[in-house]
Amino acid sequence: MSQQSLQTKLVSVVQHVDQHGSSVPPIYQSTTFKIGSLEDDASQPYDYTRSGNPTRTVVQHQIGKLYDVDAAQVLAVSSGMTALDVILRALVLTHKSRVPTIIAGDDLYGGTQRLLTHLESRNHARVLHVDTANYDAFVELFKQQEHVDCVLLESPTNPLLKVADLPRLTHFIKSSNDACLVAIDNTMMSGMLCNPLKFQCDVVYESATKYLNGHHDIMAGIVVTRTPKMAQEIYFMVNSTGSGLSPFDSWLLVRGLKTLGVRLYQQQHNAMVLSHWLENSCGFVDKKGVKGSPRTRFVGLKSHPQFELHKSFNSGPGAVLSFETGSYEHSRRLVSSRKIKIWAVTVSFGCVNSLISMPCKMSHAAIDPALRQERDFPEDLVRLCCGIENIADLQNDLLEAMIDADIIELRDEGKTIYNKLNGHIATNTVGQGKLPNIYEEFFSQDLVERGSILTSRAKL
Ligand SMILES: Cc1ncc(COP(=O)(O)O)c(C=O)c1O
Ligand SMILES: N[C@@H](CCSC[C@H](N)C(=O)O)C(=O)O
Repeated sequence: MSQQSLQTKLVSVVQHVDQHGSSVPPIYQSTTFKIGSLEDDASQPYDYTRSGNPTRTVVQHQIGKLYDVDAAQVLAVSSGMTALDVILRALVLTHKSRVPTIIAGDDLYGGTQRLLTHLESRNHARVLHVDTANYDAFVELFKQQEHVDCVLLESPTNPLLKVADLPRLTHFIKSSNDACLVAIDNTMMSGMLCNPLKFQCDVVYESATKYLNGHHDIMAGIVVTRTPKMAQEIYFMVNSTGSGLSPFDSWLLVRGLKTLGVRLYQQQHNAMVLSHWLENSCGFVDKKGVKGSPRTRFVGLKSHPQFELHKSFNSGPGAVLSFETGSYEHSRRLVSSRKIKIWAVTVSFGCVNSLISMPCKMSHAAIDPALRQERDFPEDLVRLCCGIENIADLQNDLLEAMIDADIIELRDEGKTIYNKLNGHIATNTVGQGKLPNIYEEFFSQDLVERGSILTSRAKL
């Protein structure tokens, strides 16, 4: 029998026993569970929802499928930041004799940077930052330290889309010092596109608020560990502090996971079309006029300096891209344009709705402006998080807003786009990136002959 694919596994939820045989698992919206016998309370799986809840158990099983591990290695918690918090408190900030050292990237999500800066300022940890996309720089910094207790990696980074060679870095760290905890924030890829446990990292976490749920109606985090023992240590924190995911949010997450495959397929399709359009048609070329510089940053573009590296250990580019307009003022005008109707101006990503934002003012505002400048974080960066809408509608909406923001101008009855910031003229291809016609795709000789349409669709 062939192995079922992830899309199939996540649609079915068999891990619940219900007296009525309900097809969808019930929500156990109960704080307490009756004790069967005072003598035998150890065999009772649930007593109090802070400690455990059947609906949370179901979602933990589904996440186990996503990462190909036993549910005993999974914890569902109340947000992505909670996930990082419980990992650090259970596995890193526990040294009695010294302040632990953490090495992290230099393009971290703003909230992660804020937590690490706080820990450092209270002397709970020594935190060093390095460009984790630069393997040699990382190795040099690592070797200079007497002890490194934890390495926190994120790839591709949010929002600069820098790629860290996760398999190579993990191999180096674990072979240099097996006791050093390698933790990976996998939010930008989700378990559907990357499974870092396959290359021996210790713990993976995700903000399930993003792709896993996909509808922006819950906050959630997941933690997946290499061993059940690590999960038990983290569980101690979850139970002691009450950071487990609520029953209703667990239920919504189970539902969201069922459509993760199709959502990601469409979101990535939209991101591919848009990034190519931005780079090639809108003339987002570098200051010397050379096409292919990462002014449009997306790991699905061949011009991305780490395109091949990313492809080597991920099965898709995700749906987050960013670009620079060339000036803060133009980006501000673009994001505040009243012409934007479909793109919602909000933080976050991974949702079925497309989102546009300026990270320096929104998601990454928690990072000190001086630090952003030190790290070459462009203040004019615009981040796009593609949803599942029709791609031609998304392109048209963005085009209207770009014209309104005075970034580009349409000439020759809309046939060419003139980029007012760098003078590049390109052909307007808006509307040409529509989803392939399903009939044409299906009846194309090639696919019918090879019978491969299903396989090609299944590949994300
Ligand atoms: C890469 C990344 N990691 C972690 C988080 C934190 O997740 P949450 O908002 O669910 O706490 C976010 C966003 O908030 C993020 O973008
Ligand atoms: N005000 C929030 C900002 C959340 S940003 C959410 C998401 N990770 C993103 O990148 O958009 C905060 O202070 O954390």
